[in-house]
Amino acid sequence: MADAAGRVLAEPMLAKIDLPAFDNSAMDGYAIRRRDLSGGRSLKLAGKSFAGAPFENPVSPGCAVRIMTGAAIPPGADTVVMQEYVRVKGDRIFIGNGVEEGEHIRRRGEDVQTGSELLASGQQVTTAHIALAAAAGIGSIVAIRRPVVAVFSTGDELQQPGTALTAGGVYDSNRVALVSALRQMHVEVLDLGILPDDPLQISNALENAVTKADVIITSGGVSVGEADYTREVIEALGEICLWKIAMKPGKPFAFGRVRDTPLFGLPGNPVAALVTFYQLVVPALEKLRGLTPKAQTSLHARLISPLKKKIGRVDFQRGFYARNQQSELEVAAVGQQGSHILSGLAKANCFIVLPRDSGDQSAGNQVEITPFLSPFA
Ligand SMILES: Nc1nc2c(c(=O)[nH]1)N[C@H]1C(S)=C(S)[C@@H](COP(=O)(O)OP(=O)(O)OC[C@H]3O[C@@H](n4cnc5c(N)ncnc54)[C@H](O)[C@@H]3O)O[C@H]1N2
Ligand code: MOO
Repeated sequence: MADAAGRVLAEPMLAKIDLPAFDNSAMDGYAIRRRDLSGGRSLKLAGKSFAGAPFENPVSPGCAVRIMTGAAIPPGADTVVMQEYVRVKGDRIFIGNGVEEGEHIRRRGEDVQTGSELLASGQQVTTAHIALAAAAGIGSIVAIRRPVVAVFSTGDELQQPGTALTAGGVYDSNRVALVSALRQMHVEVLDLGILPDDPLQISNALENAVTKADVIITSGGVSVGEADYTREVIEALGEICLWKIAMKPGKPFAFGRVRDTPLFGLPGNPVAALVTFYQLVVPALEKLRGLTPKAQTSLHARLISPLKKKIGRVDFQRGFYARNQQSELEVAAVGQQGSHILSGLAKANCFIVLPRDSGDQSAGNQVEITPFLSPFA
């Protein structure tokens, strides 16, 4: 049941019991009949009610029952007096003034009623939902299966981070970033490692991936270079449904299928890989997880420095936004905007979204920004 966190409910979650299941004490003290205090401030101790060991008999007139937090209110008692307001002498207790009828009792069903809907189908389960489900008598949560997502990087130059870098080598930052993002998205990740620019090995990896995964994500090899084999292998095993998209970064993004398994072919450039993942893959995975993908929050902010922008693609420039002293939103691009400039992405907190047909932007222009959400935030 603890594993349900982050998964999406497949059916509504209904309470099996009232919560609390019985009237019980909110304090350590004494359960009394409030009206007995009108005849004097002294009552006789008749027994104890502990959590898990209730006092079963009715409380007789003029009597009190010692009670602990969470213990059942004995029949007939209507009020709990905190022990701090009580003096005990032998088997009698003396109660101060100011006791209100009904106080310190947590009523049966005041939190949740039997049969009520705790969470609707299609909602993502949180830690609080798991606590609520357990308290309301639910022993297992019926959630949608986590999609299995296979990931691999392609490129002869790629090396495992942390190893000694050889001449011309590049650390494989895309795969570890994608695995990290996917884990935050509550999918099951199948990490297939680094593959060389070798069509046969890429083909074998894809054939293997389709037997295990619901979705495949690759990085690299989707552009037009002589060692870019990913697309050709996909075509041989399935089809490319879409190749090239008018966004920057991310132009050579490919989408297709291998056998019947959808495949997202991310560009190798590190920023292009992560931006296409965020913009194009995350919503698809949310849908597969059973969620309705949420639109990104779109805000307007004033540019505090000019921007370069070529007409023809939608730019997702990496920006940093904040409110100024007048509480107006301001934004600036973070450093260079090349699709290899990872430090800019790491410093950014939003995208500056510039429409396809717009050109250079001057300082002072109002531009659209979309603050980063998980797994970027
Ligand atoms: N003549 C053209 N050349 C390129 C075009 C084009 O339209 N015409 N598009 C450029 C764009 S835009 C991008 S983005 C890249 C994408 O190319 P690929 O997807 O084929 O990626 P690679 O060539 O394999 O690598 C590009 C670049 O990224 C580095 N890389 C690759 N994988 C990783 C990884 N897992 N971790 C870190 N870095 C990685 C790789 O070393 C290269 O530097 O193509 C342009 N070229
Ligand atoms: O995706 Mo490329 O990185 O647009 O420059």
